[in-house]
Amino acid sequence: MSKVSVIGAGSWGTALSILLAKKGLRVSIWDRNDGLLNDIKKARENIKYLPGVIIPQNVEVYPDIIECIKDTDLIVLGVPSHAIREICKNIKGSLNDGQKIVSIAKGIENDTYLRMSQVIEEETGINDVCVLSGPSHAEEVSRDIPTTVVVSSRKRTVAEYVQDIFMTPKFRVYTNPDITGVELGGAIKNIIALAAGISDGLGYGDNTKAALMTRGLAEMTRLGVAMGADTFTFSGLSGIGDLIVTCTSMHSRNRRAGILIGQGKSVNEALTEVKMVVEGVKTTKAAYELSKRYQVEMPITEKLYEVLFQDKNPKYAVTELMLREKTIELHENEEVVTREQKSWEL
Ligand SMILES: NC(=O)C1=CN([C@@H]2O[C@H](COP(=O)(O)OP(=O)(O)OC[C@H]3O[C@@H](n4cnc5c(N)ncnc54)[C@H](O)[C@@H]3O)[C@@H](O)[C@H]2O)C=CC1
Ligand SMILES: O=C(CO)COP(=O)(O)O
Repeated sequence: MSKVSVIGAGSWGTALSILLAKKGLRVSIWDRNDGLLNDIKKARENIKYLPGVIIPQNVEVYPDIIECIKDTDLIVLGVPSHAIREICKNIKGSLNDGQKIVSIAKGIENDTYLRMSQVIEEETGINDVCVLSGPSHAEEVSRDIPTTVVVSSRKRTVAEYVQDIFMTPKFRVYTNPDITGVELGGAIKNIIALAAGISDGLGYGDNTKAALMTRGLAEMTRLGVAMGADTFTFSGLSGIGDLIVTCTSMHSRNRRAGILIGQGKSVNEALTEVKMVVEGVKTTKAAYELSKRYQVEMPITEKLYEVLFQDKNPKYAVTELMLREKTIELHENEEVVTREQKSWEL
């Protein structure tokens, strides 16, 4: 039976520890916050991040990260994306031969623009890192609500190994070889979720949100394809699937932060109030800069960047989006444009 270590006892790391422990796997968990570990050990509950959910006895807490990963088959990296590199630096000298790593963080490293699997590979030298992504709020997974996700790795055997480890009757895991698309979908949907939250906070309606989600998906796909991803991945669980859940769920930290900003709070006030990690803020900066580098049109991302980093009034940002130059719907796809030109009745 595999032994798994989970690095980061936030909401997602804890929820997946519970899932694996319920399957009968031995799970070791580490966090930099000793208070969290004490609560898990003594109260069998993560009171800060996942209150009300019992944590099985076979989740063992380790205040020492090296002891936590020792003799485990799989390491799950569940810290926010800005912390992944530092964690890898700490553990790289203590990895066992054949030990696998799966990243569950959804972000793009600011400054380097690397995806999380690339950061992990760069730091540890492991070349078959796996990622797990998809519509999966910790609050629901930890309560056995049916959920589907996707795992990806450069190596099919590794993706299938991780698929088997996580699969349960309530947690269905698919594989997808397009690691670039899986990671970019998971990261960029947080930008659109922030925008959808702002729209809700401004008091706009379902029409506005549907527009943001649809045009947001076009932006995700455009940047993803420019960076080497497969278009079809964005119609899958780690693309539109995660976009739907994050833009509509009250569990979403990104959407909740957006609602507060739309209601008039500053970005810092919103982040403080949400308390948990809101990855979309840093990802907006990275994606905005990437859109310039790849010369990809990302108007929603651009307006959100101005709201978050240049103090633009969110209402003006929406007006500016609505007043953009008129165009045809699928203008980015040359094949579709040619087909459409031929199908108009003259
Ligand atoms: N919460 C969810 O439902 C889901 C979250 N994710 C992703 O999982 C990642 C973690 O998110 P959550 O668990 O929600 O975060 P969280 O805010 O619930 O917890 C973050 C955890 O990371 C630790 N941490 C923060 N900064 C750190 C640092 N510099 N070094 C070491 N540890 C640090 C904190 O002590 C805390 O335990 C994010 O990338 C998020 O997008 C993905 C899918 C679902
Ligand atoms: O990625 C997630 C669900 O799939 C979590 O999204 P939030 O960080 O917005 O809560």
